Amino acid sequence: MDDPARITAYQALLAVHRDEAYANLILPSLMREAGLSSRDAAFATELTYGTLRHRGTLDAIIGRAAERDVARIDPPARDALRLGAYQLLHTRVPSHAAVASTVDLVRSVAPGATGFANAVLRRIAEKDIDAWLTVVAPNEAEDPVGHLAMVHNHPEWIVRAFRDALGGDLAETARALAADNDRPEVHLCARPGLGDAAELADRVGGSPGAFSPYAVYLPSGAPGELAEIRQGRAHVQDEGSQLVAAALVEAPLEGRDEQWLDLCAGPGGKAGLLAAIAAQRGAYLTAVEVTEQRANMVVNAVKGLPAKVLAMDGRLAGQERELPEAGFDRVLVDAPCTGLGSLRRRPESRWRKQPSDLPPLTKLQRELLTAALLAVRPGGLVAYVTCSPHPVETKLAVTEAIKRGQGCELIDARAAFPAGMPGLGDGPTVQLWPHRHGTDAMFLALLRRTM
Ligand SMILES: C[S@@+](CC[C@H](N)C(=O)[O-])C[C@H]1O[C@@H](n2cnc3c(N)ncnc32)[C@H](O)[C@@H]1O
Repeated sequence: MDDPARITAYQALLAVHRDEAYANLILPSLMREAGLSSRDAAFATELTYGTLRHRGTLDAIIGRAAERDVARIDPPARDALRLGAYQLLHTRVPSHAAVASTVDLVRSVAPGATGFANAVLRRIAEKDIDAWLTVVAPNEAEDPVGHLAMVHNHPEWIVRAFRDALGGDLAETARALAADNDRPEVHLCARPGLGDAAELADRVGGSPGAFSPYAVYLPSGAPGELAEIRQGRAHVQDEGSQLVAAALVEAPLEGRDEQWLDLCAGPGGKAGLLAAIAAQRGAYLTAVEVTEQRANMVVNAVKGLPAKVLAMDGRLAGQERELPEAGFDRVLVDAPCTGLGSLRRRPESRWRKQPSDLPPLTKLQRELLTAALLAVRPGGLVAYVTCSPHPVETKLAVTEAIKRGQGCELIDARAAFPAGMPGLGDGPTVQLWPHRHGTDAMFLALLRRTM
């Protein structure tokens, strides 16, 4: 089969579904191995990411057209069918080409299923996506969550989490889900002290971000190839991540402001930004990361800056000589979380995550926040951050800490964002959203230790 873009996309899908590979890691290496032209690489990327994002709906449509549950279709034929259905329903590839190329693919990877694939694809090609959605989506009035889940390609438990985070507003929930299906721009962070965002934007052909003073948007291209990144003048970081890290050090603080702590630092995006700001302000960053390999990445991210990295468990903060009780003025807890706020950047992840991921994470989040509140000095600030809007990981974690009587109070985090930034809600916590801000859905609570 002489169709390198489709074969590469198929191999990527198989690796994601069979080996639990990450598309953003496996696809570039498969494309390199196949020596794809830039045109074929763009097509393979569109096919892989699009098919992964739309998997829930594609599977429902394939199941209906095949008159059997997709779980009962052999994996090679199933992934080829997903690829074919995606082309038929979501791209401008002419139907006959989508069917013929997919049947060729099935012939080479699952020869026994060629006739079956041909019949299923022809049935799918009879309707467009809107017509199929009327067939497979539950009735909107009777089952609004099920309807949104099918129309916007998300598992129902994630739809419910977004709805709850948005105060039950289903119309806005629909916009939030739709934004997860758009291909996000790459965001760069200009390293403070080494030039500003406008200069960086000029050099890389991007545009300055809408909100973060460090952000640059890159519409396309491979950021790893940029000299600015290789030279440490910029790093790849979502604008929302920049904003919540900067909010910790923008918030007003009375008294000493020299010792900063990042309790969950790996791989080092926020630590790099904080340490660069620390260099300008005469402060010093201690960065903690439990995983040895990620701690090494943090070492790299803060090289040449006033910072040290400790490979240890952040839950020991406040109890260890190197992380003494009340030893820090500002503390970031960028807690391990479900990552529901960055689904747009990892197309396969929404189908891989499970509600059962939540309990161990929420336990760890609460333990890390407790440790942070011990390590910060009275009057000092803790920023509790997640890359998830799930209320159990966000507001509930914070209200529980306050209820536990840990001697802290919430301060209005909105004041620590750039003046005039819209869509920050009623406070005191802030939830960013892709559909409101073009950022990942980062959550920030700012807590002041009161005693
Ligand atoms: C959300 S990520 C942090 C991202 C990071 N702040 C950045 O901007 O690049 C959470 C990190 O916490 C680390 N982690 C998990 N449990 C931890 C613990 N008990 N103590 C310290 N770090 C922990 C994870 O390995 C992971 O690297």
